[in-house]
Amino acid sequence: MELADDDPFGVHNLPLCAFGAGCCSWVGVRIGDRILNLAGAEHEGLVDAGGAFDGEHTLNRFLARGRPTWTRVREQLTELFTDPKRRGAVEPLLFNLAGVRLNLPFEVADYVDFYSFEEHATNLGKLFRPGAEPLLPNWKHLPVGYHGRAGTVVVSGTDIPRPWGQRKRPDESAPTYGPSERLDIEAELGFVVGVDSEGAVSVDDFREHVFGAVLVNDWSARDLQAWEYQPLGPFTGKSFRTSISPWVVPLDALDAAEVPGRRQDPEVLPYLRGREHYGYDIRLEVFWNETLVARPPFEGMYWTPAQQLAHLTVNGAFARTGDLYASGTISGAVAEETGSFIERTWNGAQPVRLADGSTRSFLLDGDTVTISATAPGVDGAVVAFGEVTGTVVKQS
Ligand SMILES: O=C(O)/C=C/C(=O)CC(=O)CC(=O)O
Ligand SMILES: [Ca+2]
Ligand SMILES: [Mg+2]
Repeated sequence: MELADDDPFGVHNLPLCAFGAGCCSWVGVRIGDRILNLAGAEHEGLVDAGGAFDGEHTLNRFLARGRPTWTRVREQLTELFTDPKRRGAVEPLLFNLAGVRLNLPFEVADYVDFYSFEEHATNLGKLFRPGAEPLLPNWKHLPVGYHGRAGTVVVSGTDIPRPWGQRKRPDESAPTYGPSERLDIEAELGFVVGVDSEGAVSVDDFREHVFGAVLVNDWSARDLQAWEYQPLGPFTGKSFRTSISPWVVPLDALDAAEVPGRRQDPEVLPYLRGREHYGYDIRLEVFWNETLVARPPFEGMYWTPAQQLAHLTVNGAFARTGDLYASGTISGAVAEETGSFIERTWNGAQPVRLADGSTRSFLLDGDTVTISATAPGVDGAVVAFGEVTGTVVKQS
């Protein structure tokens, strides 16, 4: 197994996935450009997950096992991939990435989407509610969010049919029905719950419940959204599809990426406080038909993932294995750091120029959007998240 020292999918990363070849599918772990079949590895006695991989097509059973199992398996894999004497045992269980299908890595239980980047919330406030105070009075007291549609979360590479629905153009007095004319993206990170809870999860218990993170593209039809969203929030404008990356990067791979959380003023209520307050230095890149159009910085997140989980369960709601909660659109202070095209082009007023010379405000049929991300790993290594990609197709 050849692996360059600076491979962003080296032993410091070890993202998990679900994959298939021919009629079969398994769960696996990525190492370099290959995937180790985890059920096979457990059969051969190379790892011990207590049978959580056996016959499984998604990661859910393993995710439910919790931190002691996650840690043990990670240690066993690290040993396995670094010991040259065990190469002979590992090789037969490896698949080349190029020869497999990457499936949805886990069965999504509930899907929640937050709104936790101050720059994004301020920008959208200005664009959706011109003349009003962009940040509503609750925004700095709780992580605002909504429940999305778990059943339409799809894996990277899945085509995105342009949604149809009701929209009312500014110059029209009544709504019309038709294809969205303002199809957009939202570049986000999603956190994956492994261990369920009977009710409230404290900020300090975040790592006992959350296994890792995926990249998310929360496709958004701005015209449908603008007409339907008040007073109950996003609905058909966002529920048609949400794409996630095939790799679940363990929180354990992100230790070196931890950074102090943003200062929160006013002070938050006690249930949103923990012993520590940290975020992650993760840098995203957004490509529109292969042109790099933005680099959203995750570091600027106002509400941390631990606070988001505490808030989403504070009322006694259970957390369940497979719950996915997304960070909210990641946007920094300048246009080149925004994670949506409505911000990047300021509602179409400042179109972006792509490498082929064409310009864009919103997505056209045939356009492909790819979001990738990296984070610092231990000893100068880089942790890659891979990518989440999707192509907009005309709805037939
Ligand atoms: O402010 C609004 O009315 C709309 C906000 C969004 O569309 C953003 C959203 O879905 C949450 C996020 O990704 O930050
Ligand atoms: Ca969103
Ligand atoms: Mg969406």
